[in-house]
Amino acid sequence: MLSLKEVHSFYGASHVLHGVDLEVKKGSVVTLLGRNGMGKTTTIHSIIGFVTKKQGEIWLEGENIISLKSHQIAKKGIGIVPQGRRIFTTLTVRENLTVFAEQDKGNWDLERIFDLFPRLKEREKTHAGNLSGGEQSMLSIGRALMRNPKILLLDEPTEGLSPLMVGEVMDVLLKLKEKGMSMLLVEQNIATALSIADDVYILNKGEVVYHDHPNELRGNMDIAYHHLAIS
Ligand SMILES: Nc1ncnc2c1ncn2[C@@H]1O[C@H](COP(=O)(O)OP(=O)(O)OP(=O)(O)O)[C@@H](O)[C@H]1O
Repeated sequence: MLSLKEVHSFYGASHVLHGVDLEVKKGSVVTLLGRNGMGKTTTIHSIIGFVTKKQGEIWLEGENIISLKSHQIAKKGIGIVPQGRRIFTTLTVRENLTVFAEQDKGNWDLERIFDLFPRLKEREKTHAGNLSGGEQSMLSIGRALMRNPKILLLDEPTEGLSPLMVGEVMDVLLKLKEKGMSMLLVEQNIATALSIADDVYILNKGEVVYHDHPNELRGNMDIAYHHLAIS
């Protein structure tokens, strides 16, 4: 579905990604772990074209999209749930979901979104700025789905949420996985990442320093300790 080959990314003279290789197979969930500032968001932003100075190859369903502009990439079916949610706080839940929707393009519509997120249905007419953090995260995921993506890139959707809300958001992501959605999930929390991943990558200073099946990482937590500084 999506693969990065030897991707280097730069902010001006600052060389941030150093030859990242990463693959998301169709219908699989890949989690990208790493401490703050290691290049996770830069990886996502390189895929969607927000970072323009880059080298290497980024393949989406057989097409190298690395030279395309962000608006062209968006049309190729990559959905983004950005860090910090970036919902429109002055619009209602319904307006957030419908404002950029591409309902003619596929299966997702308001009814299906509200089936997946009954909380959003209950708060349909509420201004998004009045939602809880967990509800805002759900809204950000719902908004991305309304564009009927082939693959979802999620940048720390559970950041700052209570454990209860983390569980609710992860339940939704597991349901999406069951429906066959391909996902690249950036996470800081290793337990959350391992609960859904088919494949785990760890980034350190813009390089992939670990890639394996989550069970291997579970059985080798000193690697996690070394690269993620957890105890
Ligand atoms: N717009 C920018 N201009 C210059 N440097 C940047 C920019 N955005 C990020 N960086 C730098 O690039 C490096 C990687 O940052 P990035 O945001 O990708 O890390 P991250 O792993 O997503 O961290 P976090 O979890 O804190 O978001 C950091 O050193 C950061 O300071």
